[in-house]
Amino acid sequence: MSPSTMLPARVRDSVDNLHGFMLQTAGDAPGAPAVVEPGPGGELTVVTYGELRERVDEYADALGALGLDVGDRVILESHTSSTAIAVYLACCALGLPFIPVSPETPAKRLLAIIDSARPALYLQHEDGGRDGVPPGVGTARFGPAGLRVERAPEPRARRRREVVGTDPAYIIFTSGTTGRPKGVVMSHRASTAFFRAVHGLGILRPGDRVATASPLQFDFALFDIGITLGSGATLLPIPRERLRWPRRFVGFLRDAGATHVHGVPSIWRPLLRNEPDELATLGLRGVLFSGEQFPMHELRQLRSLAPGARIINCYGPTESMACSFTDVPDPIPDDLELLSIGHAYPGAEMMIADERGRPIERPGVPGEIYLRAPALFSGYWDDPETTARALVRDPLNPASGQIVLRTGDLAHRGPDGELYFRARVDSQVQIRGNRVELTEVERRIAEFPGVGAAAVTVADGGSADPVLCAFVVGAPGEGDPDRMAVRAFCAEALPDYMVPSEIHVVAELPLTENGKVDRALLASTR
Ligand SMILES: Nc1ncnc2c1ncn2[C@@H]1O[C@H](COS(=O)(=O)NC(=O)C[C@H](N)c2ccccc2)[C@@H](O)[C@H]1O
Repeated sequence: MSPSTMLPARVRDSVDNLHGFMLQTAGDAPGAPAVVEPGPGGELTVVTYGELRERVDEYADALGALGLDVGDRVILESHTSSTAIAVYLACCALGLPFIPVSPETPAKRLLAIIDSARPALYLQHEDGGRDGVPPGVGTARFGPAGLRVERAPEPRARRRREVVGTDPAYIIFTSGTTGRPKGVVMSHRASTAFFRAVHGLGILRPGDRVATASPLQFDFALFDIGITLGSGATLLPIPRERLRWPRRFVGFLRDAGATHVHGVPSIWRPLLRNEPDELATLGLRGVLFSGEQFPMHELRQLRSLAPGARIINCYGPTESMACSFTDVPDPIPDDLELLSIGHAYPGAEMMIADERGRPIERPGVPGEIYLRAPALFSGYWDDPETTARALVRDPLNPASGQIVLRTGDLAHRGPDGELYFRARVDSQVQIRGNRVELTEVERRIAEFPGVGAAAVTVADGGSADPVLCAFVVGAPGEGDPDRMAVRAFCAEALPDYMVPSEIHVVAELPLTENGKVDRALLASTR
């Protein structure tokens, strides 16, 4: 890095910064492959850790020359790539909070994020198609040739020279339920503390090749980047268009020599349905999933197609990046209905408490998950009220001033002391005065032979009780499930107020841009 952007040595060495954490392999083994991705002609190219560090330094010099201050936000519109990672790490080195957005982000939503975050700079790829970035925001394009500034950021006073560990490293804007985007602010110290703790679980090692399926604006992608580079392994960003074509998806995994695949459960549905035999020949060593429950029927199928692979159920909200990493049993017991989310990663602890914050120790009794950990988010961007509801005093020891995270998730403790995820607190509904967890109905339907996956929503029943609507997808190779049989199957095990009034057979479940089942869309398309 040139002197103009060199952080004072004492800062870089002493402070926990994601830049130093993710580039340590560039020092130990600069020739090791960091990223493998399609080149301009589509052929797979390798970017080594040494080359990545050079790219980071180039971008840091170019960004440093724009006169931005520590804390000024930079929005990057990109898919996951070595260039996007280089921009991300350059922002980290300069203390510029990094806000990833996807090229698929609708203009209206992007403008809402810009309006909230008031970024200094908007960066997109050389041939990105975004225009209409409001005045007052600098714009630039990046590519293998470096950074090209189109509109310089507004001049500003530079008040800070040091990047400190509690400074924001990134801000992930999630689609808050109110429609106003919610910015989850994560500091360098929280993020590096998280990765250092998770590193001890031995999920990855140098030589592993991790195919990552999440879009950059989802913190699952930032997790994959951090855990892969932090382990000296190699990241294989799956081209977005390949995710929709099972044969090309498997082809990419094979050509890139993937040993691990990380993604939400839904990335597997088309593969399990259309290319099970191809999948079985890949010899995957590891699968890590997160974001929502993996339908048991599909998980059993994946388990059988990846014998010996370590399958990890990773649970946690963006506000802590994750809470726990639990191995899926091999084999999966026939009578297993609920996956464990185990115990928190080393150096963190999950507890469950009732609505008044009183701890629940009795097995089987549901309560809200609280997380005690050094790796908690700093708060929601520009939203102290919502922050105060999530970052609360430790209910067991309020006098201490220790802040813990209320996850908004319900779980119960099993006889083995492990936690079992049940539902989002806000996904419970009252039906005829009874509390219903939609995920419990989904699990029952997903057990019906011939059902691949199910989603249950409530449609507004007007003045009457909300109406339970189920959407089911047939299992691979099976025809459409018989709706009346599904309903009868529910009635055998669930109280009548939990039996869906409507059952719709659909070819596939709609997904959000992060790949989760889009329940809001289902509820509106009744
Ligand atoms: N393994 C699960 N079983 C069941 N419900 C789940 C699970 N993982 C989340 N969830 C749900 O999804 C919510 C979090 O949603 S989120 O904020 O968009 N974040 C994510 O989904 C990804 C998460 N931050 C992450 C990123 C990278 C690595 C691991 C984990 C949780 O609060 C749970 O309700």
